[in-house]
Amino acid sequence: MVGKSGGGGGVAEEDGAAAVRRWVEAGGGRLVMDGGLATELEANGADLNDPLWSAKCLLSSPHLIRKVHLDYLEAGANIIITASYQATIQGFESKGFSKEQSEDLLAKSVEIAREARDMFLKEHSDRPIQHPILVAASIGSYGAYLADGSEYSGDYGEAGTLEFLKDFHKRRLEVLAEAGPDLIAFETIPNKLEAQAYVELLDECNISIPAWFSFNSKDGVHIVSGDSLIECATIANGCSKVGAVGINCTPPRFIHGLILSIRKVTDKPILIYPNSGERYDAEKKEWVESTGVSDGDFVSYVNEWCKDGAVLIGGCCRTTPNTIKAISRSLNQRHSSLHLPVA
Ligand SMILES: C[S+](C)CC[C@H](N)C(=O)O
Ligand SMILES: N[C@@H](CCS)C(=O)O
Ligand SMILES: [Zn+2]
Repeated sequence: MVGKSGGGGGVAEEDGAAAVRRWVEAGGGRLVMDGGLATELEANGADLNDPLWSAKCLLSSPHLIRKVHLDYLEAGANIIITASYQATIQGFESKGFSKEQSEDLLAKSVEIAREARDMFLKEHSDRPIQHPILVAASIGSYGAYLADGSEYSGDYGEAGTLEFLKDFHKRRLEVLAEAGPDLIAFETIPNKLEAQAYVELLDECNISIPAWFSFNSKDGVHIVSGDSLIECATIANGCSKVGAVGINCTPPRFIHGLILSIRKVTDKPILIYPNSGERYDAEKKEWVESTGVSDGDFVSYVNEWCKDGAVLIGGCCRTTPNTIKAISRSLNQRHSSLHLPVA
């Protein structure tokens, strides 16, 4: 069985959704997720114009990753997502690292997030935090590794076979699970084949940590490859290790309809962490400003998403600790029983 239980987990024999529901309940009915990690690293001065994107900071500036995790925790996040989105053994090896060094770098992403959590809990030890603070180990898609924005097309050409994708992700999943996160975050999943590969790996690798599956969409109906969201959510629903299903890195205006589609095929907890609505220029590795929404507009959607049934809510690319502070406040007003880490 791969994975240690953490964050009050003890989920070895527990269904993933039951574990997530228990955490949600302990959080007062909703959990706040963090915001964009990579884009906030950039806002703190990191240059991510590199095939490793945010994973470059595992080499050059781990202190910055820790700082951004802490900023999100101080903003009210219950869940922080590790800097492993674009960290892969293959990506590190192509920079000249050995397999062992590459695996250590993957594990380091979880260690940094766990350290940030420990620091945060220590900092608040005079008024101990009562709600869950969880570390989710990010697994970005094969398209993310390609570093050309392919996670927004889901078109993998000849590499698009189930066995190829399973082989690509297998060891990475095992190493991240062994590093002791509370959750595995399969994020920005662009096509059905990759969702199927993840489900098979969770079973074949005997992963004991609850996972979430989060898809992305650019038309508000399908996921980015054109595959049916309903079919993808059905695949996630069929796996007992999947604790939550949702949408990330998608413009806020599309979320309402997407939640309703997911709801049709699963009772698992729903998670939502949209991006700011801006467009990514994969060639320049830059965001094209102008089409995005303000923090206030972003938060005005939160009530609707809650009514639709989302219980884990945060932000993805180009959202910031301010966005998360605003979400946290808004959820706190909605649910007065929710304990917040910051006043
Ligand atoms: C979610 S996208 C903005 C991540 C970055 C992309 N894989 C790239 O390397 O350009
Ligand atoms: N967790 C990743 C997702 C990128 S789409 C990040 O926030 O950088
Ligand atoms: Zn994103």
